[in-house]
Amino acid sequence: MYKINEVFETIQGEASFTGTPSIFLRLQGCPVGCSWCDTKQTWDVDNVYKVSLDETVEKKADSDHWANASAEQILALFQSRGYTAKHVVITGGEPCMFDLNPVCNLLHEHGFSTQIETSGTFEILAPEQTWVTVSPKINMRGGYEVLTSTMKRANEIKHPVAMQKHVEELEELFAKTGVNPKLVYLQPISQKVSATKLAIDTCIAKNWRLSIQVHKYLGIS
Ligand SMILES: C[S@@+](CC[C@H](N)C(=O)[O-])C[C@H]1O[C@@H](n2cnc3c(N)ncnc32)[C@H](O)[C@@H]1O
Ligand SMILES: Nc1nc2[nH]cc(C(=O)O)c2c(=O)[nH]1
Ligand code: SF4
Ligand SMILES: [Mg+2]
Repeated sequence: MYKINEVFETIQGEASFTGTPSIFLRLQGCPVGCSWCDTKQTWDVDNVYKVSLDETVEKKADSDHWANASAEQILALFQSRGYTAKHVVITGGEPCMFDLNPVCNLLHEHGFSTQIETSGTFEILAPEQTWVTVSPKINMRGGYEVLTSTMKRANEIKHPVAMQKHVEELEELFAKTGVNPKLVYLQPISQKVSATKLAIDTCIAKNWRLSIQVHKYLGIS
């Protein structure tokens, strides 16, 4: 069973798949503790907030309500909602606290492509074809470490930045893990002007890429 915070169809607003119509599957639970996390409502799994799957799909605002669903129920939900997107982004919370093989395999069998958004602090249990976006979380409050195995598995790295220190920590992580990723995105934290300037200047200096959270500028989910 997966713990579902919300399901919605929108445009992927971050990194390589920006602009791609996507179904977002947001899973509940994350112990990593990033102070600037934009989805804090997914951190705790409280039984008081357990609801039916329909109630997690029909959310009008962020909430810590969640529902249990199997891979089959998730597929049936996508089909019954009449979604047209064929790309599924599994995010959270921290989705890699779950074994994502069953849901990804089932979705692949039904013609969907899959992508995972992860902090890199849990082993990734997902098929080869799944696109993995690792957003490595360094020195966060929860005390979790980025695993070398997740850095190696990543198809792209997407690093939120607001200070020069964040850039240095990323380069130290590359050196420590011996991973030299082909696709590195910097994502300004919370659309701040100074963070955006830092990201632009660093991307040009290092020939990395810029990921702005397009959905936030558009005011869509
Ligand atoms: C909310 S996280 C959920 C998935 C997973 N826990 C992770 O951190 O990758 C999804 C993406 O949003 C990024 N993110 C979270 N809060 C942000 C913020 N305030 N500004 C920019 N990016 C943010 C994360 O780094 C991650 O790339
Ligand atoms: N449009 C849109 N694109 C996104 N890309 C990553 C997201 C996330 O919360 O993981 C996200 C999100 O919440 N909305
Ligand atoms: S790892 Fe992801 S979901 Fe967890 S606190 Fe950090 S940004 Fe938020
Ligand atoms: Mg988001």
